[in-house]
Amino acid sequence: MEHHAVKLQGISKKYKRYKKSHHRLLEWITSGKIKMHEDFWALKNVSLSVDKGECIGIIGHNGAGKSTLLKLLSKSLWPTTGTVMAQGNVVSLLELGTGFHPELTGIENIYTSGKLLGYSNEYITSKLNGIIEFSELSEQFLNQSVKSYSSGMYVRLAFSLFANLEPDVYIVDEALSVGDIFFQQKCFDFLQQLKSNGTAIILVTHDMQTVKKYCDRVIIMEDGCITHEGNPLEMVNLFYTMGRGPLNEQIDENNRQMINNSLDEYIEVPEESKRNVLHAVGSRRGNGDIKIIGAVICDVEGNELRTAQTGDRVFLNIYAEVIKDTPNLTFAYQFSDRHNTVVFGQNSYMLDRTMLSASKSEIIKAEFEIEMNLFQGLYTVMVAVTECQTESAQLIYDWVEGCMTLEILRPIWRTFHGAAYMDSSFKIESYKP
Ligand SMILES: Nc1ncnc2c1ncn2[C@@H]1O[C@H](COP(=O)(O)OP(=O)(O)OP(=O)(O)O)[C@@H](O)[C@H]1O
Repeated sequence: MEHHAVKLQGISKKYKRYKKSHHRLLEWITSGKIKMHEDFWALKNVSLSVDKGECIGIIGHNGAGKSTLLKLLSKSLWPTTGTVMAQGNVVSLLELGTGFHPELTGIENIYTSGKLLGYSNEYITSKLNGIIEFSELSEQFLNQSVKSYSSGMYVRLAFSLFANLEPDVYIVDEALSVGDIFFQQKCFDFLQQLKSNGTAIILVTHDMQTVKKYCDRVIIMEDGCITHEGNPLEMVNLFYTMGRGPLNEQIDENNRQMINNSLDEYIEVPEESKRNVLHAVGSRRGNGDIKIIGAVICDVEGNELRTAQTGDRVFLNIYAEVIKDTPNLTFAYQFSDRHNTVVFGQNSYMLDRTMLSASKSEIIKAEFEIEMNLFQGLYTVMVAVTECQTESAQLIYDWVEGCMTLEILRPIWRTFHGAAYMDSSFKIESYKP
């Protein structure tokens, strides 16, 4: 347990499900002699550990068991079987709303909630200024009963309180998505700070950008079980492709395209594209059924580009060698910014809903034409060949991260703020009576 902040071992949780609400009463009156419920296992033998200073993301479709897992972690539910161990204070934004008393003021709630979490009056007083400052709530509101608060104000108070109490384990769920984006950003910055001080963070959200940006590790839950676990980018990509049913059911045979290998001309793989793949600085993975042998960004004449301007059209060419007959494949790319946040990603299936097939020893050239509507800055490029709608990591044929950089220069034709250029126009009208 030393370096683990949280450890769950063989956790299962059984709920009783009643078809009609009065069935519960009937069962109770007969002291359970008449069984009116069905057992439902919301969690099935789940084991998980979270290290100190680690941020773990939990993703899954509705009803997968995420909230149940969090409730067990925060001890607002008990497991049917298995053990939950946590080191130090565990606080949870899940309790948001249930923790506060509507008739009490913001300040009074800070004290009562803090005490419920096991902190002394003196400790809470020492943290009070920090809590108030972080919440940005005015004195007037802090002295009003919280029943007059909007949901955003509730979150402000709850987050500020919980964060300033310096918990050892911090559970954050969708509650944080309420309220304004600036406060959310401030909360996430604060979470980073907590994390670097050794707080373990467990984040449950449907927001995949948040997961990719803040989590060190991600687990996917399905039907009460942890089905996948791994690095955020991989898990999010995998999750996007899940829940669509088995691959075979989705394939529309009319949309299957055999990659045209009747070219007379030999496909020449440019030296610079080979060099980019060979010297890629990021990780590389895949089962090797298809091997990326070259990747290059170039202009319309085929000259390699290292810089471009916002709005330029560039060509991203990926060259691959088919090692084994492959019936379903897509080519993909992603641009990531300095923070390693994916700013844009696309694959050939998303573009034209066509399944590609390739046969052994083919050399393929896949070409994406891209309008580079990104803000100035340096971007890294990942290229990949995966099975269409990849269901698991093994179905990545080849995945090469950091094989190129593209610097977007300050646009001379138009200026803007933010990460991407969105075509917009402006109109103004006025009326003077
Ligand atoms: N008190 C309860 N009694 C009976 N079944 C319950 C109870 N609470 C949850 N469940 C069931 O357990 C399953 C898991 O629910 P849970 O709320 O943990 O899922 P979730 O992954 O958090 O979903 P969501 O993303 O929609 O919040 C669901 O099928 C849900 O209907």
